[in-house]
Amino acid sequence: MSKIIAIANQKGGVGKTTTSVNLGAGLATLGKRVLLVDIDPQGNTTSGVGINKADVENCIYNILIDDIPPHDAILETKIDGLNIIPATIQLAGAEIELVSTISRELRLKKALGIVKQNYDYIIIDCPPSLGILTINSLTAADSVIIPIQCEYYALEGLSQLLNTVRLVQKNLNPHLQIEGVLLTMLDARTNLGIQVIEEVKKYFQEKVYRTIIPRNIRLSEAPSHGQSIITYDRRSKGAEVYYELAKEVLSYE
Ligand SMILES: Nc1ncnc2c1ncn2[C@@H]1O[C@H](COP(=O)(O)OP(=O)(O)OP(=O)(O)O)[C@@H](O)[C@H]1O
Ligand SMILES: [Mg+2]
Repeated sequence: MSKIIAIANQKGGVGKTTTSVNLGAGLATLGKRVLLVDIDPQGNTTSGVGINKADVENCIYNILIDDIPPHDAILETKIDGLNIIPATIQLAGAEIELVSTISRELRLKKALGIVKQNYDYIIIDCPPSLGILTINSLTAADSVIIPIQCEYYALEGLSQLLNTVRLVQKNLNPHLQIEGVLLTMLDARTNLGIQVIEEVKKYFQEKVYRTIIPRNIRLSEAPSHGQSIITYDRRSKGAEVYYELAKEVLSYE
């Protein structure tokens, strides 16, 4: 079985990249073949797995715009079984360049179709917008994971995201599903976090993952070392919860 999961929320800084890198690393450590796809011009997933963007020859931009074979952009990471299609700042131009391209919403789907069979999971880290790059991701994906930060205003903007999911289902990808809703950056010392959990559960019910990601300093340190939490500090709470999440995702296979 092979599954493509987009990690999406147009709200910035909610844990999309942290979840892409560490869920990907968790699944790979559990023996799955995983491809990360960085489709955010910020390229945080790319640097987060230790790739120097200055050394990248081909990135997701060249796949979307120049139609290069996806194999030519795939790189290995330090984790066995974890590959990546990187993003560089070059991708910032893609939103505008794609506007005049034929079947512009289908570019990523077409490319990932070529490599899908080589992987158990393909995880796409979306940018914080609902533009053409996120639309490409939702069109290519079997399902979407929505990370929600346990903070005030957590639910703000969600109806816009869900509306986009519905539009993609209607027009581009009828089989797109919501894989799950992930609560992130919980500060268990505050009542606010607990309130957000309750509110999100009321809204999404059984779609909310049992695993809740707490705030954990090691999770925020790992990217600056170009590492997933699993290689950076295997014994940390952050590593423990992302392993839990990987197992939970596998349990719904
Ligand atoms: N559970 C956590 N505990 C502590 N820090 C975290 C946690 N999750 C994420 N962070 C930190 O919060 C910041 C935002 O997280 P991240 O980059 O994963 O969000 P994002 O949704 O990908 O952001 P963007 O929308 O800019 O792409 C980062 O500095 C990250 O290291
Ligand atoms: Mg990000």
